[in-house]
Amino acid sequence: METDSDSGGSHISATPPRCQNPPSPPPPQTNTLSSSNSKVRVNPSHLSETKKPTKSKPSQPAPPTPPPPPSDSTPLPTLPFQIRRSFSQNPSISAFNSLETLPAGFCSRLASFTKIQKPSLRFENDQSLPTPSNPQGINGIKSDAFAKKKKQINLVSVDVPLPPAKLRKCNGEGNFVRLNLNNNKRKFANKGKRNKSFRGKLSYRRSKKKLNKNETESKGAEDEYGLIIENLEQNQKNRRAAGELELVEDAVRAVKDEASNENLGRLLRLVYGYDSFRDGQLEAIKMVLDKKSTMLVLPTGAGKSLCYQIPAMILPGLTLVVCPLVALMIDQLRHLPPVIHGGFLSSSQRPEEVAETIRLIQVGAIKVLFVSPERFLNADFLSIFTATSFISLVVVDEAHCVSECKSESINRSHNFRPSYMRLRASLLRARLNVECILAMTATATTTTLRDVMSALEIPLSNLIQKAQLRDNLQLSVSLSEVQSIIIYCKFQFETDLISRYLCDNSISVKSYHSGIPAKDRSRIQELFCSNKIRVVVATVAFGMGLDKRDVGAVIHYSLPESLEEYVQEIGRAGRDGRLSYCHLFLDDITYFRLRSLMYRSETKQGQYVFDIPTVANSIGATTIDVSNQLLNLKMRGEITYELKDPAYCYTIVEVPSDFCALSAHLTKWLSEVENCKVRKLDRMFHAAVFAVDVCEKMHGCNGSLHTPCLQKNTLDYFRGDDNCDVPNKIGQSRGRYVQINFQVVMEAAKAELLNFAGKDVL
Ligand SMILES: Nc1ncnc2c1ncn2[C@@H]1O[C@H](COP(=O)(O)OP(=O)(O)OP(=O)(O)O)[C@@H](O)[C@H]1O
Repeated sequence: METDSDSGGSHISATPPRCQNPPSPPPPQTNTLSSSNSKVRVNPSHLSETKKPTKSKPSQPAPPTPPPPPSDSTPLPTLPFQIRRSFSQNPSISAFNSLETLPAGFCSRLASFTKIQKPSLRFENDQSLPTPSNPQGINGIKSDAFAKKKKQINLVSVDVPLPPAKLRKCNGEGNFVRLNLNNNKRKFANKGKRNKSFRGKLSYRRSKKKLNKNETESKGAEDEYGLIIENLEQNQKNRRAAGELELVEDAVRAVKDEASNENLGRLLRLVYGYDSFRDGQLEAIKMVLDKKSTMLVLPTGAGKSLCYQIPAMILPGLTLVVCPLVALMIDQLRHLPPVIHGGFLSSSQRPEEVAETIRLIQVGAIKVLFVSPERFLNADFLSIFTATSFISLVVVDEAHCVSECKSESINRSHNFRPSYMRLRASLLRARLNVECILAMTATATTTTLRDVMSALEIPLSNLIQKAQLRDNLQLSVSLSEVQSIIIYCKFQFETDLISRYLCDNSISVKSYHSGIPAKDRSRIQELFCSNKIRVVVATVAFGMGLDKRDVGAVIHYSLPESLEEYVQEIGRAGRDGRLSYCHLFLDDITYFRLRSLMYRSETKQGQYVFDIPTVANSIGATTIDVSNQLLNLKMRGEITYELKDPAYCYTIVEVPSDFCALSAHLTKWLSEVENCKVRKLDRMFHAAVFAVDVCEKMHGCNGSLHTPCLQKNTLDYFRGDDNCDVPNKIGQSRGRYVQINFQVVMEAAKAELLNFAGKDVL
């Protein structure tokens, strides 16, 4: 629900709308069905703002005339609700972006590609690249770099075209350390200077200071002296960097010759500075280098990224990484080692940014490309890969989303992306000629794993699975009142409440939830990462992809909705390997509240969520008309809205003869989804209740410390058969209504409503 998806803040629905009665056949002009994913969230609050008297700004020029509805409003037939951008000024890229939606709060950001400045490893097979002998390259893309080529500092490859920009040495955050999505020039500028030639500049400044104090006749000499120091230091650094990169290039060559433990270990030390591989890493890397599709299940923070980064250095073509969130893509880009050039494609980029990224892919200047699963709906995206810019490896991050197992993917609502279900080995092979797929997840049940492996055609023997919980997390549960820092809450108002409380007690804290504008959220994350604030009080919206190594405690103020969510969230702690604390406050109230909310789900604090096709059907308009009207209102600043994931919206070309059966089938499916979510919540609750009430004497747990029993319960759950056997009744009753089956209550309530209101109302 509170996800920052590739569609620029498109929110993922928790529960698709339930159709209790078979709907009447749709009007012929709009014979469209949709799942919840075709929804729009509209926030009409701006409407009232725009109606305020204009006298407050009398001298301001009239606002620009709102553009007319896009004339190019013919959507792809499978996506009837999509709003397309107008690309008339740049027809060359319009096709590529035909699936781009306009997210709410869409803002232009600096291009990722502008920062691809460093040389990468030499990729000998990339004949498409321009070379000194063939400055045009196979693709005919001319590189100015070769025209005035001279030996560049840090330069490992002479085959990759480099923009004329000055090369900077990496400061440890990877190629994209300067990727500035918020146009925050100051931050990156300072960061770079401090980490690069800080000492040199300091000595220069010092000499300047002296200059002011002392006689002016020494000015020239001091000035020169400072500059000399700076140049010397810079030269030393450059020489060191060039030497290091040569070593890396050697190590890469050695692994290409023989992917032995020794050679891979050497590469690890050189590129990452780590002494040894962690459990599962070496095995996974070797499998991938052997071009064997692999399913990798390692705990959060165990180092899964490295398992595709190292192969990316070795394999000849591109490594395509499918990520569910833009934030995650950016985080992973930032953590790429400097020798690997990365890029990403997302709907939040400007058309020219997208076009430039594609150009860089085609000249082989990008080695690892991050994309959202929605990209695979776009035929133009699939067509950018050619014999020369080919894909060696597809990495599916958060691979549990690929599972068709509704319980798994839908329960983890922040990850649920119907588009993931398009990711099938058949598609990747047929359209992208992909030989090897690496699927990675931290949390997946046995059923889910089976599902994912079957969809991606990964043989069962190619499963690498380690314990899904790290043993440096101390798990505890108590019934204590809130006394200190609390991080994860279920509801937005709770985050505000608790952060106010902490703030009143002089703790540096910020709350974080999807109701906070995206820009402020990034800022809060930055402040947290740079230790400017100590506590973040957040909903599930926070933490995905967060790799702050020194998070020492994750505390759940509210019960997570599932063990998957619990494991993901506690996985933010202790990534530096130190003992860290994960405490859960168990309260029945949240549990019952969540449980009942799972049967209701569409309204959310001042925002309306609806299906475009449903609305269109009900007013007798086409989905395109409704979409265009929404766009118009948005352009006029009267509403803001967010489009949800566009997948799984379809047009009925032939009305099925048994329409009622179809409807009943869908209703059943949606009802299963609801039940599944409830079962997952029950399982989480059960684990916590067990810890509090039962385990103390049996499992060596002590007081509120319940690491052994929570670990056991969690691991049993993941190893079990997708928790389908979870009873609706909780064994350890802790609440007045815990024995009541909510579904029965719902049915009874509906029957009452029908009696009361008369059937014609519904
Ligand atoms: N062999 C290693 N030795 C020491 N640290 C490592 C090693 N491999 C990875 N790391 C570090 O562990 C941290 C977590 O790695 P990474 O982000 O790849 O984890 P992950 O498994 O992808 O986690 P998540 O599922 O939460 O995204 C990173 O800081 C990474 O640099």
